[in-house]
Amino acid sequence: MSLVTEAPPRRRPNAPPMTSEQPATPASAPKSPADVPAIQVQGVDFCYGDKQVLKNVTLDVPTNEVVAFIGPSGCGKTTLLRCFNRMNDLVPGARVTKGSIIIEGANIADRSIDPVQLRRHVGMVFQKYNPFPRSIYENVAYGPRTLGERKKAALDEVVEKSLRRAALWDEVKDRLDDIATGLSGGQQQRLCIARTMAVDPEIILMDEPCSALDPIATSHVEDLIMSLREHYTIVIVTHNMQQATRVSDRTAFFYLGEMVEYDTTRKIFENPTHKRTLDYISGRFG
Ligand SMILES: Nc1ncnc2c1ncn2[C@@H]1O[C@H](COP(=O)(O)OP(=O)(O)OP(=O)(O)O)[C@@H](O)[C@H]1O
Repeated sequence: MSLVTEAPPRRRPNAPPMTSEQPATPASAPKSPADVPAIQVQGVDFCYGDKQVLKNVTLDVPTNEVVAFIGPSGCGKTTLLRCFNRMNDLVPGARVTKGSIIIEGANIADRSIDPVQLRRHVGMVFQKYNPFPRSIYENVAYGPRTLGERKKAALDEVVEKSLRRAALWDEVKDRLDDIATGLSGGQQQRLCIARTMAVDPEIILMDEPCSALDPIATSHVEDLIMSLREHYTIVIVTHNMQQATRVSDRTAFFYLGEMVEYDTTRKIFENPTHKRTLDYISGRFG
């Protein structure tokens, strides 16, 4: 069964398949064009039971960019984010009722897509940092170990690489066996980002990743987000307008389940097309 439904795959050559079957694209296949978006949302409606919370949303998330979702509480930002790794599958009655979401060239609703594999490709960082009550090392090694990596040297390597990418290595390298929950809040959130990166995703979803952090820890995580775009495509939900302007390349503004406007972050914040966007970013509601 083909992984590809509507566009050529845009994946790292060594990325594991999202299907539970063999990869559809042979290793020798030509590389896909760089301009294929990492995520394509095409006319998506979404409902919790009878309640429709997303209406005809269409947007592309370009590869290796940071895209921010903004909008007043309850407008559907988190719901859309959670569609990208099918986390909403876990909510009874929750479903996409129209449209499609294409990731790396595959329609993620396709029966051949394994949600567990999908979540390896599309990692998630939550609002409240949630390390396991185990050592710093074990938190990062957990994912690769679950995927079958048993060699100590390989695990050591992935732990160091992930902690370095999360800009945490220098702060924890001498205490990797300490319990993770003893770190500061900002360090715990960066540890959770390292844990996400340890299974080598291509896309990282962040749901208000700094809302539980103080300004200094927030600034560390924002610096990290900006540095990560070199390796990952990132979608971030934020209520913090300054944060959206600092970290994102593009911003989508949502209101009552509709995407009102999507453009470069500079355009959205300096010269939005829609009055409702202007009213929101200037604090007139929300
Ligand atoms: N599990 C659920 N069951 C039923 N309705 C839900 C569920 N989760 C969210 N909703 C509803 O869907 C709508 C969109 O919620 P969502 O969390 O996506 O909005 P949001 O824009 O992320 O809000 P916030 O900024 O407050 O996090 C809201 O009306 C919310 O009450």
